[in-house]
Amino acid sequence: MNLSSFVRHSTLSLLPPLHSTLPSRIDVTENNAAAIECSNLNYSITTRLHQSVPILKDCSLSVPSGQLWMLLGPNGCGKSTLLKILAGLLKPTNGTVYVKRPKSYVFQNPDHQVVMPTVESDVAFGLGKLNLPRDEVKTRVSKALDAVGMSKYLQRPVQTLSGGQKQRVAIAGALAEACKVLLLDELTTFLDESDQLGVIKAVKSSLGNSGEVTALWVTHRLEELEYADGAFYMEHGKIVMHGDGASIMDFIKTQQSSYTNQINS
Ligand SMILES: Nc1ncnc2c1ncn2[C@@H]1O[C@H](COP(=O)(O)OP(=O)(O)OP(=O)(O)O)[C@@H](O)[C@H]1O
Repeated sequence: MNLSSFVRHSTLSLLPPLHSTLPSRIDVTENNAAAIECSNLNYSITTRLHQSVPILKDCSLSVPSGQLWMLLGPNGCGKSTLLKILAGLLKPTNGTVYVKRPKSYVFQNPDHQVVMPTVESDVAFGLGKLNLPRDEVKTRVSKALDAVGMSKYLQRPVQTLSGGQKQRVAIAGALAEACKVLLLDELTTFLDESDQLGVIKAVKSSLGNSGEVTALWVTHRLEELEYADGAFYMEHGKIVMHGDGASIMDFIKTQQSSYTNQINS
């Protein structure tokens, strides 16, 4: 199940559903080449003392349709905040955002979104609102599970799945709803190496070759860059670099060694 379905049935109901009811409150310019695009995005919070604290500063990014891009940066630099703005869960202070729809936000902790008793019922859950014929639901569930390599788990109780398998079921839920954009927030944080690899491969395979599905993946793990078509690196609320995975990896390693040298000097 993805967030758009879940929020209506959980303690997270303060959050708005993602697909259908997002207000068109932000300037939106359709750009066929990009599935995700934002420009000069700022986000500030106001403290109890009525001071404005900037969290995001002039962030601009563009992710081409059909690609997997990653968003990296140190703790607290603003990655999740940016992703939540793209998902429509937070409203930017100013700037423009375009994200192709339907879009889906998948949480870091799989237990927050895989909640139905079986894999089949969980993936099908979000389709309830679409009033589809039974056969269509079955076909969509089966295709989505196939895309994430979970077909043989159809009847499995969800509580018997590993963390990585639950993440793949959550992604399948989004795919079953024909999501065009997956916004994935540190999915592999709680996973061991094999589950981590399984989830990345599932995302890659769900993108397929059609160019229809696009993903933005927030991560701390440098080794995951190998699977990215491109990446953004953030610091202190700003996107300071973007490029292919290898150049972002080199950039981060250089940053890390310069911090280490500073500490040791
Ligand atoms: N509602 C809020 N009130 C106060 N500060 C906030 C709020 N939301 C975010 N922040 C602050 O904004 C900054 C960015 O937070 P965010 O969660 O986006 O960072 P992140 O890069 O995703 O961090 P991490 O890698 O640790 O998950 C942090 O300093 C955080 O404490």
